[in-house]
Amino acid sequence: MLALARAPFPRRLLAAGVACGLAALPRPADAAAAQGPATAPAPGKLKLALLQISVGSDKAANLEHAERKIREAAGCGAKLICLPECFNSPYGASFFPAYAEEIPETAAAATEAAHPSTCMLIRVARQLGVYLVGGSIPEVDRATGNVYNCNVVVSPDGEIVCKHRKVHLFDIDVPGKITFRESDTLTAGDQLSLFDTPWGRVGVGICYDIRFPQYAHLLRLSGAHLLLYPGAFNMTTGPLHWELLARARAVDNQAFVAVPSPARDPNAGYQAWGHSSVIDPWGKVVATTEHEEAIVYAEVDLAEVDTPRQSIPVFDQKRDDLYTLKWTNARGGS
Ligand SMILES: NC(=O)CCC(=O)C(=O)O
Repeated sequence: MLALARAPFPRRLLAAGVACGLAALPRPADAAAAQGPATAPAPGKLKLALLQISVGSDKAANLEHAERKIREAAGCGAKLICLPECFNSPYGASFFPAYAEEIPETAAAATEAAHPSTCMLIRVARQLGVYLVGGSIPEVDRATGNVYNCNVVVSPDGEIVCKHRKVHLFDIDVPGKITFRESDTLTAGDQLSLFDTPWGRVGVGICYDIRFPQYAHLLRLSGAHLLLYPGAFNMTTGPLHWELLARARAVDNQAFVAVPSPARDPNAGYQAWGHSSVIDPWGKVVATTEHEEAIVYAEVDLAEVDTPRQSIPVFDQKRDDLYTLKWTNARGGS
């Protein structure tokens, strides 16, 4: 039996095909198998904070600003504090390589010179005794030269408990509105990412990852109570899709969903939609904001996932035996 509360369960679960940013995405059969060993910690109450912060072009200033806001949120009692996507750099394909730094696998390997952003998270998480979700930063793997959009999570004892490299790169072309190609400079990750806290299991994606219900489904199958998607939607898709997708993932998976965004900067090349929000497992928005700098707080009881899961037991009722696309013709051939 695996003991998971506050433990860096990812490595222990590697053999079971469930990981915290360390294993390849399980195939569907593996995902079903993952339900067994993925015994999640009993869910409970926590105060969550989403830091909707302004991010500029000065990396050191971005880190200082993030640290100030983390301290403010911790001072208000938040225990799980989440930064947005790209909290240390502007969001743009050309910026990623320039701002990228390595992210070590363990806190013991972190150095201020090589890993300034991770070191800040480790130092502050330890001092304040909080979980810090480092939304995302551009990460370079020096061995391959690959650059990733990566979220690192640090526990209150300063350990790295999750590293999520964005799995679905944001490559879209909406003529006359927005063209964006993360794949010009980024490499996609290939891992399903979760971490455990004393209040329940948290599944992690980054921004565009929220558009893929299959990924969220695997997080739920792996025992997630809360799905966290640091993101930076834009002014074209944000108004229609940001809240809709967050609520959809909450209802699909009967899980809490939290979506921290950067604040909007009217002078930036890429303008973030903002509207950081927390959604409950019924799909209700329980905390939100507009587009300016703000801290969104939510007191949530992750045990509340139990009611919709028992009342509307879609995960017991789904017909995995039918959900395979087969070519058929109208006359009944196969
Ligand atoms: N940073 C992102 O992945 C942006 C995703 C987005 O805006 C979308 O519409 O999807």
